[in-house]
Amino acid sequence: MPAYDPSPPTPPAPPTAPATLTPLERERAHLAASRTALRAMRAETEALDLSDVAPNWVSAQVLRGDLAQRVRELADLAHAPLFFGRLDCAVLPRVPAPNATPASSPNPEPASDPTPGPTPDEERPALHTLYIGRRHVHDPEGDPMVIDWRAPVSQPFYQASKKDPRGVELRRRFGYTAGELTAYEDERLTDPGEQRVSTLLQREIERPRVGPMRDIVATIQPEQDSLVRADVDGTVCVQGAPGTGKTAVGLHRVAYLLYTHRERLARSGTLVIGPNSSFLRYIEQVLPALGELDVRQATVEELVAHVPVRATDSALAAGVKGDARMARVLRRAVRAGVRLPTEPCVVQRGARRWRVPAYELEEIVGELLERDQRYGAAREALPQRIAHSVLVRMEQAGEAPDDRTQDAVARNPAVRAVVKESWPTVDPAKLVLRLLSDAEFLAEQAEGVLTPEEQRAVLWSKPARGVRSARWSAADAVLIDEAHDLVSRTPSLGHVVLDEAQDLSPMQYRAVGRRCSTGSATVLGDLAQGTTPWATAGWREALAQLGKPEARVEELTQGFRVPREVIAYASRLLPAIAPELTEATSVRDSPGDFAVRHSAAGELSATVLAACREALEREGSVGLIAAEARVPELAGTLDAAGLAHVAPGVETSEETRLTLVPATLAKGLEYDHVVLDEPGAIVAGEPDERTGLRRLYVCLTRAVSGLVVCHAGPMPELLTGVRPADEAVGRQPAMD
Ligand SMILES: Nc1ncnc2c1ncn2[C@@H]1O[C@H](COP(=O)(O)OP(=O)(O)OP(=O)(O)O)[C@@H](O)[C@H]1O
Repeated sequence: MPAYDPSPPTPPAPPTAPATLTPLERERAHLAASRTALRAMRAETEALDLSDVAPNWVSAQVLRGDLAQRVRELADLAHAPLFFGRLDCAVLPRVPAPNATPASSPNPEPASDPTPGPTPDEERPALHTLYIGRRHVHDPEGDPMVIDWRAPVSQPFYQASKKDPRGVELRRRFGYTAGELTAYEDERLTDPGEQRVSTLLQREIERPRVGPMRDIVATIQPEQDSLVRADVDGTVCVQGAPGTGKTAVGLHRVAYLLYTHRERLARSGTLVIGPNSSFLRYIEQVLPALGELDVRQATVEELVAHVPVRATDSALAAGVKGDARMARVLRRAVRAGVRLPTEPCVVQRGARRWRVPAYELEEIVGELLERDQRYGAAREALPQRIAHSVLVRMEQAGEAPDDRTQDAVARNPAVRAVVKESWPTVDPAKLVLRLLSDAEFLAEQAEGVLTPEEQRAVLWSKPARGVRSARWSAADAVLIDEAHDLVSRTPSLGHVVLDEAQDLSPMQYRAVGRRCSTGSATVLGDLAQGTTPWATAGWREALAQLGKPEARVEELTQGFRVPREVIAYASRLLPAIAPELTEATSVRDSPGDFAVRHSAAGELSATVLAACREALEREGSVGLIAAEARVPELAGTLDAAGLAHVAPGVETSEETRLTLVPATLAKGLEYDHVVLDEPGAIVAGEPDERTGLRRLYVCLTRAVSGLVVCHAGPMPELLTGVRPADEAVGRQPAMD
């Protein structure tokens, strides 16, 4: 039995597989048959007649929408093979089912004939054969031909090992070339002697990267799988070095949760939060490739876009505005307009007048103030509470008022006047505008919370005239969001994935936290990559701000992106930027090409240009990363040399494989070959050295195959050291 069959593609076999076929041909036959079955499933869905099913026009429209969605989900994507793995099990793997009904049968009964796929040992036909793929496919009788990777029964594909085979005798991985099934590789879990590193897995990890991020569904690793399948009710925080698959894990987790808790999450919604729109464009195709078309993606700025952002804060002002203490200031400010009534409320009903004395009104308002209730909800409760007092008096006088009387009293002009006076409406944006413009008001609300210096830092030098004309900053928008939530509760989604979380301010964590207050979150980040002045120092505190103090924190340390030599070089910065973190290991076989090139002052751009040209001679994407201030000059150099380039977030093509990336946008992205321009300028582009070195760490860890660092100025001290800075330090300085 061949373990690896790299034979060239042959035309797909017919759906039924004669016994004379080779194992690879049989697998191709199963692929062809599965495709036919998928087409039939799609045709069946398209042919459904809804005219008699829906009771009215609206329901028919909804059903039609659902069906159109289902048809889209059943598309056979040319670039995504229908299945990528196979399990042969003596007994079907029993995995405790999560507490919801999956979208499709998780534990299929074995087909009466255990083929269509071949069994590895023909004399042992009793094995159950499961093909694992991106979606469930069944034959016309309803028997599964491909099992969704998210079904519990598929889990052993990711988790079974020789130590713990989980009933699996054989795991087979398939290799595809240009959409054709061209190879497979077997792992016998019951054979303790067999030791093999998966070539297909390695090939997938090493493959050149072009275009947007792809899914990793065929090669999810056991520690990643445990995170992907973690229970929906718990929040998970993943600390991971660059390239350890945090983003990949987060996206696959959404797909898994949607499959396992489809109804619940379809109702409540899911959201992926990323650092900027170019990052979101980079990852936007992963979930649709996994069949999930309805997951919203946004930046934190988009979530809190109550006002247009037109200004940038100083680091000091942004730091204070992002501090969790601002929540206390706002809470006070929202309630600052509440006045204890000093006059009685007299309600006229027919010939009678009912009087609620001032001390009783005061008690009601005082009680509402003490309650942990939204300001708006308390404002709605106030007239009802006053009406209740009136009703008690009516009953004492022998009347028999009902709920309708209470509602009518609550709407009485005298009651409304008390509410207006004692509990005025609050407009969140106007409130924040007043806080930032009116020194006296701010001083009252921030007394004992912010120092006078901090108050001065947040006050606008020129008070704004109105909400529309104010020059709001990103941090101001978060304050307005907090004020909104103090007035009326922000609706919670079912699950939120928060990527690059380390850069959020405490107030931003709170903004995200209220969007999953009754749901759960997956928090992904790397403390060493925090580049904001308020970057997260520790996960416990951040999770508390998010409202999930009980979340479990896990660490990923196996790097899938960055070659060994490159990650070792970048990790030299760790003692200065995050001494508590462990260095990542690289699972990549290839050591990577790595070089540091020194050039004379005035010749740096020419050196960079040469490095870009060399990189473009190779396969895959090329990223030229530089400090913001250097980008215009480099763009000019590339243009003058006729080297086509795009900005991050713009899709590359065969003709344009070069992206010119400002260092501030490099986070989360990756390129096959990275040319890094002047590290010293990248460090100097940030307000302080630690942030600068962290920014540099992010930039140094974007490379998949090769990194060339070009500099004319001095290198950061931690990166000099043993070897001369202008020496090629790669094992194979092939780009030099
Ligand atoms: N199990 C895996 N199999 C194959 N490739 C993987 C696997 N896990 C991660 N990768 C790949 O490694 C690269 C890095 O993954 P990802 O971007 O998710 O890492 P990250 O931890 O979010 O990195 P960063 O900290 O830089 O944002 C991606 O190309 C991803 O597809």
